[in-house]
Amino acid sequence: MTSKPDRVVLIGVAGDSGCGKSTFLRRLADLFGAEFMTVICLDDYHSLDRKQRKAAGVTALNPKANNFDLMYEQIKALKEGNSIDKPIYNHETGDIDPPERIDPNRIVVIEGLHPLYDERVRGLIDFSVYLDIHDDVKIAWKVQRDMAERGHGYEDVLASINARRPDFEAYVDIQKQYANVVIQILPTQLIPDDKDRKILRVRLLQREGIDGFNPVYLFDEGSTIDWIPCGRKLTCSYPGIRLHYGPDSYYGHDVSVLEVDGQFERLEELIYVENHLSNTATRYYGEMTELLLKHREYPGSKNGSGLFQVLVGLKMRATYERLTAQRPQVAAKA
Ligand SMILES: Nc1ncnc2c1ncn2[C@@H]1O[C@H](COP(=O)(O)OP(=O)(O)OP(=O)(O)O)[C@@H](O)[C@H]1O
Ligand SMILES: O=C(CO)[C@H](O)[C@H](O)COP(=O)(O)O
Repeated sequence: MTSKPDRVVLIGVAGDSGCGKSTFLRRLADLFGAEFMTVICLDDYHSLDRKQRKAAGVTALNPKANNFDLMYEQIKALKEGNSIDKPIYNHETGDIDPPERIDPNRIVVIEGLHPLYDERVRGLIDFSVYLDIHDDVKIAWKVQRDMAERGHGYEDVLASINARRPDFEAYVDIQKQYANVVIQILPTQLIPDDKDRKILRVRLLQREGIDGFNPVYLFDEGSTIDWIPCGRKLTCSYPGIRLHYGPDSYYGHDVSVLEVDGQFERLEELIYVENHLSNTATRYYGEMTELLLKHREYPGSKNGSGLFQVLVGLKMRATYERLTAQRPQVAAKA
């Protein structure tokens, strides 16, 4: 970061560990430019190290193991344009390491288990997303990653998810009611009793009535629409693709829901879907498809999760531009 920004825009990305936050952040860096975006992992505000948590019998998800006062003070300071000395939680050793200096940046992203838990921190956030992964999908992803990369067995992965569940439900899951948008990742409804979890049903819940945020819609704003786009312009293989759009209620709030069940065969053809979406906050025709094509190797690129991560990123960019009113400063890199 070279000079102090006039306005720090604060973005919250909430979700359990292994829910796709890193993938989402990589997509955001494309939109903002890595140098203009500083990511703070909220694990750094664990107040108890691994040994202390074990001794106290609490998990890292429990507020008792986190310093929300310090989190609030430091995030507020960054938002006001001041540097902070942020603690570091070391995942390799389980210790809390000496702090590091963090300077404010144009975009500060706070990501982790609790960005929306503390009312004071929540009040500082300009735009937030909660990544909500169905348990069956979470297990499938974690098994795939932890068995392949970390040498864990299936039973260990399952046991660790089960052990976290009570605190996850009490302290993490409850935050989704506060998010501007929620990306839900669910088992497909296109294959009866699917056990593979390779084909996913992904829903984007977009809160209505937020200043400056206009939900993305399909064909006709406010209508309820079911669309099977497979045919001449979109190649589909088994079990096909189904899109849905319509109004709903979520934790007592009005939301617009956009849903994709199934997998895209040829990413280039997404331009056909983009053509029928409105309020995408793209700068030019085809930008959404282009952003997806740029990283076709990212997990989820071929299903609704990649598509909705890109759409949420575009909405975050629009929020940045609205709040700073300096549109040309953040340019999507070609
Ligand atoms: N959209 C997706 N579709 C399929 N698999 C996915 C998707 N997103 C994430 N995954 C799987 O989940 C794993 C974890 O993703 P990622 O590293 O982005 O999550 P994370 O929330 O940052 O995790 P952690 O907090 O543990 O670092 C990936 O390696 C991949 O296997
Ligand atoms: O949920 C987590 C991160 O999102 C971790 O479980 C938490 O931060 C504790 O880390 P570790 O297991 O390395 O001690």
